[in-house]
Amino acid sequence: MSALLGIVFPVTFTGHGQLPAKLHSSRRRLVVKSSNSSSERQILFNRIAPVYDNLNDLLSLGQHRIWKNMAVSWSGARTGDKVLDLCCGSGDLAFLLSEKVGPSGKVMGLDFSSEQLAVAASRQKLRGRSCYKCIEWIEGDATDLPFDDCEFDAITMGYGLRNVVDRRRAMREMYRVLKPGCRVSILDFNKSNQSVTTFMQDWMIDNIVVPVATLYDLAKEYEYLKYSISEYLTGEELETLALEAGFSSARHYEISGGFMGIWSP
Ligand SMILES: C/C(=C\Cc1cc(O)c2ccccc2c1O)CCC[C@H](C)CCC[C@H](C)CCCC(C)C
Ligand SMILES: C[S@@+](CC[C@H](N)C(=O)[O-])C[C@H]1O[C@@H](n2cnc3c(N)ncnc32)[C@H](O)[C@@H]1O
Repeated sequence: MSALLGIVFPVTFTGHGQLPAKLHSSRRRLVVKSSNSSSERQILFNRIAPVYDNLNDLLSLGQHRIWKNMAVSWSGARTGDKVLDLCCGSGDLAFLLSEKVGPSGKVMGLDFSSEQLAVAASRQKLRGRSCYKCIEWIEGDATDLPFDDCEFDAITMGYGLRNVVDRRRAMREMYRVLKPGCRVSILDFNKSNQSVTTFMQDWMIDNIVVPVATLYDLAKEYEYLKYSISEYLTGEELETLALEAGFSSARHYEISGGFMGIWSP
């Protein structure tokens, strides 16, 4: 139900999974016409690319860098490894991975947003350490990876899986390209079973995140954040998803008061 000017309208969503794109008000009901496709998400992340890093720093009070460090440490990436950062965006985890594997290693950062990859490449140019030169940026889809079977010693995915439309296929692709006995480390928002946590998450997005994003004319893009968390999977469901994709085990842990989750198939 959606309240509008104090009047409650039943809101009807059409189609599978919705990215609220347009509100067509009629006399009695608001009908949200939208289709939440991969291409719409590609457009969304292209649009937010110029301010993405700065808003993450501002809105998480810099905490997201701690969470990303945890995810990369958890991946088990070591000197000389060949590793993959899926849905790499502007490259935060890829840069951290390159510090782990060093100049003798190799980091592949894959994303389907050309604008996010452009930011990643420009950040790379500004960094002098030799380890950063081992990063290669690839424009591609997490559900159809351009890599061989058993190619990687570790895989990370920061705030990516929740945004992938076909998560099952993405999990199967991760399983295919990962070497046996190696690890995937996935960081994202936690879809909590605790109503108070969900309330706090929603309140912060509604009352802090979206108002700040509105200053950059990105309200809709950050409203999607709340929707995407509501449509995400709980830790238990993510563990099941990994087992169904072929992984032998998976454990999900809540961090930062249950706002975020790190898990490893
Ligand atoms: C790095 C973070 C989010 C990345 C991110 C993921 C998405 O799926 C998006 C989709 C659409 C627009 C933007 C994003 C996006 O930025 C996490 C930190 C940044 C968040 C925007 C801040 C969220 C605040 C939390 C609800 C509460 C933080 C508590 C903390 C202890 C201060
Ligand atoms: C919230 S950003 C995360 C970026 C980065 N990993 C980080 O932690 O800041 C999500 C990224 O996933 C990418 N993405 C979403 N679906 C994808 C897909 N099917 N294939 C490749 N990239 C995808 C988006 O383009 C976006 O850059």
